[in-house]
Amino acid sequence: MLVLRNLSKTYTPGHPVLANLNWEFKAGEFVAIMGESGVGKSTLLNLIAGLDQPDTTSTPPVMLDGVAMTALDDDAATRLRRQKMGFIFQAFHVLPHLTLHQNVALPLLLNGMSRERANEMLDAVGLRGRADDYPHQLSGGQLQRVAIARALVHRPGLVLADEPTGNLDPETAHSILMLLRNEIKASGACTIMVTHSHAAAEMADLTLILTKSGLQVAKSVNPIAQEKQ
Ligand SMILES: Nc1ncnc2c1ncn2[C@@H]1O[C@H](COP(=O)(O)OP(=O)(O)OP(=O)(O)O)[C@@H](O)[C@H]1O
Repeated sequence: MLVLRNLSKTYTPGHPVLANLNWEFKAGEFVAIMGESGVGKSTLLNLIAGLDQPDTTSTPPVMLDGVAMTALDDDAATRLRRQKMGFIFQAFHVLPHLTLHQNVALPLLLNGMSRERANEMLDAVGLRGRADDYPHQLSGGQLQRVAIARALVHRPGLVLADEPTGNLDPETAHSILMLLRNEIKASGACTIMVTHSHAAAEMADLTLILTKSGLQVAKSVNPIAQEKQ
């Protein structure tokens, strides 16, 4: 569903951050990406999302469901992102002036879809009855639940998560990751999660390590993920 071919990104000429990355992500797969600080994990997610432009290559470096992301103009890229992607990123944080229902319904509104599923998703993430509350009334873990509900509400084929449990205590982090895993498995979305946490990566089907030489498999199947299937 998502194919990377010779994906490169250079900010400073002669010093590429990413050089010739190749990978094929499959529908329904939950993949964790780990790697040293500064190796380019967030850059990779931004390139996949079309929020940043890769270096020019002869073949399309990012293909999503057969569409070359780099061939799209800004409007088309925005539309594709809205329809096909869900984000659990700091940059797309829960909006403080909207209620929880309005936050979760936002992708539905932007895609011209019925807002009914927003309540369903709030129920699914354990926030039934909190629809009219505002983000400041929630704990960090509850806010991440809202972010997960919003990322999945419009049934995107691809979910991108950057450190989704970065500032949560281990117990809350575990329950959030279980929830994320259950929800993406129910929806069949391919999920790519960047994390420094081994405990978080163990919830994924597959862990990839990003190094200067590219993406490599850390473990073919993570034991926790296998147990939960
Ligand atoms: N907009 C930019 N302009 C110039 N350099 C950048 C830009 N964005 C990122 N970089 C550089 O690219 C490299 C990779 O950054 P990136 O944030 O992708 O790493 P990371 O693996 O996600 O790091 P961390 O684990 O610390 O979050 C770093 O050297 C960073 O300074």
